[in-house]
Amino acid sequence: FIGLTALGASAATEMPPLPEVTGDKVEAEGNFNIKFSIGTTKSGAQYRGLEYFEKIVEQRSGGDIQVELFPGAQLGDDLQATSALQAGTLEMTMPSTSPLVNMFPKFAVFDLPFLFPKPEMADAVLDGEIGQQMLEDASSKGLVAIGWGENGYRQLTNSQRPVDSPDDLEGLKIRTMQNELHMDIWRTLGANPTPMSFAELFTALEQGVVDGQENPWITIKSSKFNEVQDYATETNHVYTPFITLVSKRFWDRLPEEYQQLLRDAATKMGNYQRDVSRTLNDQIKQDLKDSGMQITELTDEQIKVFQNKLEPVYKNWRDEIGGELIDQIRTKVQQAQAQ
Ligand SMILES: O=C(O)[C@H](O)[C@@H](O)[C@H](O)CO
Repeated sequence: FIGLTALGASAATEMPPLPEVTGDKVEAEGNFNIKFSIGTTKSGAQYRGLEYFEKIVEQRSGGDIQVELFPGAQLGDDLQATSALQAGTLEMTMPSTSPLVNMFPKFAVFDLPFLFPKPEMADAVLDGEIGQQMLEDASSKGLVAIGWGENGYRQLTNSQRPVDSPDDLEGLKIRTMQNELHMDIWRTLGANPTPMSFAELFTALEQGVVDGQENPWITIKSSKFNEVQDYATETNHVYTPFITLVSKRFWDRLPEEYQQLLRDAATKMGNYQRDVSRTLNDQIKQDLKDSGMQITELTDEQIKVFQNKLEPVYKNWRDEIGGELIDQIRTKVQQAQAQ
C-alpha cells in the first residue's frame, strides 16, 4: 500500500495497489510515445487509473509504446488538452464530459441533476448500448473516444456558511464547469454561477473570486480545496463521467494491434478508477472532516427539496438533449432500481 499524505490534510488514505497486468504481449511494428494529460492532480483516483493504463500499455507492448503522464493541467485544462489532440500536438487526455457539450451536445444528458441514484446505474448506461453509441459519436472531429472513467458524484463546498437548503445558497458565487446546464442548475437553486476552468479554481477560491464550487470528495481533497473551503454539503447532485480520448492523427499511425491494446487498457483503467474512487469515497470524506471541514449530510427530505426545485431543469433541456435519450436512460435507471 502507498500512504497518501500527499493527498494533504490529516489522515493518509491508502491508495489500493495497481492490479497485475493480464493479457498476452502484443507484437506490432513501430515505437510510439504517448503524452497523456489530465486536469486533476497526481494524488486523485483519476491519476491512479492512468498509472494502471501506463503499466498495461508499456508491459503488453514490450516497451514499444512509452506513456508519459501529465497531471494537474500541466499541458492545459480539459478544453485546451482536447484541442491539442485535434491539432495532433498531444496524444491522449481524459476530460469530464461537461466542458465538451458544445462539441458533443448529447453529453449534456450526464449533467442532468440526480439522474443516477447509484453509480452502478451509470455503469449500466455507459457500458451498455447508449454509452457505446456515444463513444462512436465522439469518435469524430479529430478525436477517437475509447472508454469511460469515473469523475463521480459532485458535492458542494463553500467558504461562507453551512448549506442544507436551496435558501442558504442565496447570493453565493458558485464556480461551475464551462457548461450552460450546470449554470442553469445553480441559477435555479438561487446561487450565482460562474463558469471557470478547473485549472484556475484553487486560486479563485483562495482569493474569494468565487465562494464555492462542486466536485467529488476525492477531487476536493486531492486539489486541497478543503484548505480554502470550510463548509461542504453532500448533495450528490450530478454524476460526472470522464471520457478517454486519443488524437485521431496519432491513432491513424498506430497498427491495429496497438489500437486494440489501447482500447483494452482504457476499459481496464476506467473500471479500476471506478473501484478506487468508490473504495476510497467514505474514507476521504472522513479525512476531510478530520481536516476540520464542516460537512452537512442531507436527510432524504432535504434532498427532495433540491430535487423538486431542479425539476424545471429537465424541461428546460429536454429538446436540446433529446427527449428520447433522456427517457431511454431514465427507463434503464428505473429497471435497475426495480431489480
Ligand atoms: O470541476 C471540474 O472541472 C471537473 O470535475 C474536473 O474533474 C476536471 O474535469 C479536471 O480536469
